[in-house]
Amino acid sequence: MTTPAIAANRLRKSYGDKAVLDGVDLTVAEGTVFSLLGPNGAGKTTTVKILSTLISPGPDSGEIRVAGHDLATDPQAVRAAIGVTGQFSAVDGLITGEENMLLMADLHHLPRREGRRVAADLLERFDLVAAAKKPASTYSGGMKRRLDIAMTLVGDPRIIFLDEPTTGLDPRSRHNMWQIIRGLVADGVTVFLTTQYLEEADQLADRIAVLNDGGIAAEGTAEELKRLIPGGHVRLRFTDPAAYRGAAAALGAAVRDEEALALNVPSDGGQRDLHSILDRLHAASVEADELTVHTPDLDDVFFALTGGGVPQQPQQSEQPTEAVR
Ligand SMILES: Nc1ncnc2c1ncn2[C@@H]1O[C@H](COP(=O)(O)OP(=O)(O)OP(=O)(O)O)[C@@H](O)[C@H]1O
Repeated sequence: MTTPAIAANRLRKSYGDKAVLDGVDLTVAEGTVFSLLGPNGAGKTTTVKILSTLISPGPDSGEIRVAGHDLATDPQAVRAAIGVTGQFSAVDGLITGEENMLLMADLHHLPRREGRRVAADLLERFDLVAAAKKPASTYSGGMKRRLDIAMTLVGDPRIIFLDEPTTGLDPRSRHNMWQIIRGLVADGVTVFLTTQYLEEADQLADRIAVLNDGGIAAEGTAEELKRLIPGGHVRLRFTDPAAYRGAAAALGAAVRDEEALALNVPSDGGQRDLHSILDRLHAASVEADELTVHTPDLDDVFFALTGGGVPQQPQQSEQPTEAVR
């Protein structure tokens, strides 16, 4: 098994007598996007700051390793392996985009020629060549974010922390940013993403953790999280009215849509449930023309997990990766 990009055990942090993080375990596989969600003030930025060595973890935290290095004993090695772009950009508005890039190259002690090459490559890759000689203060929000990420990449980090990278961007700029993030991951970079946009996590993240009340309320793929919430169903559509009636009789609990000749069968979309539905159809010798699985969206998951009523984990034991803690 390869070493995880991030392995944090019992992450704790308190401000005064308020425990913001109260024993959070996080494991992020290399080359994946991991998204941390949570309501305002849940501790997402605090987590990013600890993992990126900007603030120290609480003294009673367990071992925290980033890029294989122990955060407590080798923070320099961690810093060398990571890049961070926060909610407050590192871009200096008074100088040009190119000068910002060259400043970064200097900070990373790149030889002058190498620094120029890296800066030019990244400006090209992030579609900033035309604006490179203009002061960064004249850039749009999307351009500033692109420059910010380009600056982070000067040091060739293997792990990037993106703290709300698309907040305030219009939909097109947000989609551009998603493409950039996908490109980074395709190059093998690990991305630790915090976001307020659940669709963003849904689109990008391999795994999602929901932070609430100092702990991880649930963790899994977007699909696994959606299956934790009631409201999912399997929709069966028929063209033959007799088949529709036969199925309706066989599947007692289904909600009928007479007009569309469709049945909505409450289901978590898990394998066992689907088997049972198909077995009952088979036993009644009816065949659906179309079967679709509908799961709640991440908004439903977020509200359920952070609003008090944490749903029970579904009965299916064949989904061991799914966890409500
Ligand atoms: N330096 C500090 N001193 C005291 N309290 C702090 C400090 N930094 C953060 N906090 C508190 O810790 C809690 C977590 O803050 P944090 O910024 O990590 O939350 P967040 O999940 O990133 O929120 P948001 O979505 O609003 O950015 C908040 O209640 C915040 O007020």
